[in-house]
Amino acid sequence: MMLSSKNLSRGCVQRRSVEVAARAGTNVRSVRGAMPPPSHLASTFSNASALKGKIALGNARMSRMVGGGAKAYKRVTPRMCGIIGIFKYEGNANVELYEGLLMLQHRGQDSAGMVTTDWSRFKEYKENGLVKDVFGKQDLMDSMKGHCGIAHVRYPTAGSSSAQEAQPFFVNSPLGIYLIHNGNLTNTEELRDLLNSSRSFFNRHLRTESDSEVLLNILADEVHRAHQRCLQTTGCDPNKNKINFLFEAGEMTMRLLKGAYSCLALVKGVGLVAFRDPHGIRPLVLGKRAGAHGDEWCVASEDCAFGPIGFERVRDVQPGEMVIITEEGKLMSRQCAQGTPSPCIFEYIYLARPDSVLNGIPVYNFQLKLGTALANRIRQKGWDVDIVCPVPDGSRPAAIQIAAELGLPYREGLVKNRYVGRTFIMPDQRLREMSVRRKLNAMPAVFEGKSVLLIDDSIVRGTTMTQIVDMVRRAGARKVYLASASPPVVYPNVYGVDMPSRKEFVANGLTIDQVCTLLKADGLIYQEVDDLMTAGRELNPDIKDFDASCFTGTYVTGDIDEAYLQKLEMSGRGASRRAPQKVSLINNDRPNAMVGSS
Ligand SMILES: O=P(O)(O)OC[C@H]1O[C@H](OP(=O)(O)OP(=O)(O)O)[C@H](O)[C@@H]1O
Ligand SMILES: NC(=O)CC[C@H](N)C(=O)O
Ligand SMILES: [Mg+2]
Repeated sequence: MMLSSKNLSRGCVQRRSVEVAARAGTNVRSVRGAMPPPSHLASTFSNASALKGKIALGNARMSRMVGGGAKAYKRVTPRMCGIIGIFKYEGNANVELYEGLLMLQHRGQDSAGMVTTDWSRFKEYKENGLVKDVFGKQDLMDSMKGHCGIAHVRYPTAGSSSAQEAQPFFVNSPLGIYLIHNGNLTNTEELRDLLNSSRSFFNRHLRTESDSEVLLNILADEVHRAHQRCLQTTGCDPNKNKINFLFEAGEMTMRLLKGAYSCLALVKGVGLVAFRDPHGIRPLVLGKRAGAHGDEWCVASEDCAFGPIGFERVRDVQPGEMVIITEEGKLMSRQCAQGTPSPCIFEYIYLARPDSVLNGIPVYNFQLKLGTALANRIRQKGWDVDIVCPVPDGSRPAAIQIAAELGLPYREGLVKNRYVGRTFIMPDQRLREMSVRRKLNAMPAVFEGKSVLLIDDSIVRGTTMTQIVDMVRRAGARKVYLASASPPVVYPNVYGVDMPSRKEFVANGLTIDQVCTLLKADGLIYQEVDDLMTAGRELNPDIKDFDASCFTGTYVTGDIDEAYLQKLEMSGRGASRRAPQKVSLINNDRPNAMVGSS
């Protein structure tokens, strides 16, 4: 079938306007001024030899990604962390935390951790591995007693992936605080210095490289300072002011921290504490259910966690807000910093589950809108497409919509092995090379003789697409066109998605035409940034701005410049923290369990 277009533009060449990538805003700083825009934003390459050189460079990059060299990289798709906390009045929270955490497994697969309490004793366990491998043991679960608790799945963005840096983190004083964190701080080193300075009288001793441990210690330091202020105030009884200490500490902490943080904490003498950075970059949702003794509460990264454990969505924790559910079950809240919502748009494209509603925006509806916007642009291409096929799982909603908009058959030609997780960290080269192929299989019955439009939600390092184009051609496809429901990823994510280096991105420094050639496709089209923003704003007009920094280079916290990005890239963070380790589905050993109680 030939797609009609007045303005026919065939093949791989697509030009993106510089304006599309630029974003307005007085309180944001773009790194654009500090470095040249990616070359695909320029109109064309000036000569053929430049193009040849870049493509050669691109091929070298690709061979590293798929494990083609001695110094092969692991295939790692973007991930982050998931958090959940439960308050109930009786029984143990352990099983519900486990079930809820399973619903957040897509957000992090390096480690899982949990702490439960009856507010007199706390029981903690954390270990590398998937939730079912870490907590799927009766004796361990039986020992996790207490009617309240918090739990975490991690994909590291700071420090290493060792079990020591798995979450929760704990400080004994003041009060006794267990904390879990989703996001990434962008001023960790400054905060570390602050903690080591004379400002912090007790000179807090940090044991890891984790930004989350720094965050916890800043919060604890501020609780301590609030306590001291109380002692110096006539009539202030510390024992009656613990909740207030937390709110005050929340205000002070939010002044000090930069970056993204959605956090949950269990604080002895206070309760279950939830707070979110003033931009609300990472999600955090509050849920409720009726219990025999009153309302019971759940706070989680995504509300998809609520369904299986009987909670219903109440609202998002607001950017800059701290919510406390006291040990007695009373919900209290304070706006600790002025909120200027700019949630991460990548949550809606890829990270979050489609059955979640984040910041009032149903993820599924957002992805349908991406499909509609992309279909309008695909139509302009005039490609001769027979079938639309998603790259499972992430791209299904967009692909369904694209097929419907273009009036083309929607076909599932790539069969996914349901026993292979979303992402593997491969322990050796041979397994790395197999990763995409053992996960997805192309069916000749679908592709034989067909001109195929493959849809993916994103093309990051290009590992998935390179292999899939090859598979689909081997399965008999006549032509393979590609559409990405998101724009080219060309800038690092510094807010908790594991995309630290520009060098890893297939689109970095290449025109879209060149990326198309590199992926060996007959055509390639990306979503436009404007369409992305429009989709979000239409679904929640109260949100004027989204963090789309990995597409635009504009970072909503205003503290990221070229020097920061270069330091990040030169730190070798991505490579060093992925030291070979056990993969739970391959090897169920538990080399690094961290267990504790207090
Ligand atoms: O260009 P790349 O570096 O390969 O990364 C992009 C791919 O990674 C993700 O899929 P993933 O398999 O992680 O998850 P999914 O099954 O949920 O789509 C994403 O949906 C893309 O398919
Ligand atoms: N992806 C995340 O949210 C990670 C949280 C924290 N920065 C860590 O590395 O543990
Ligand atoms: Mg995918």
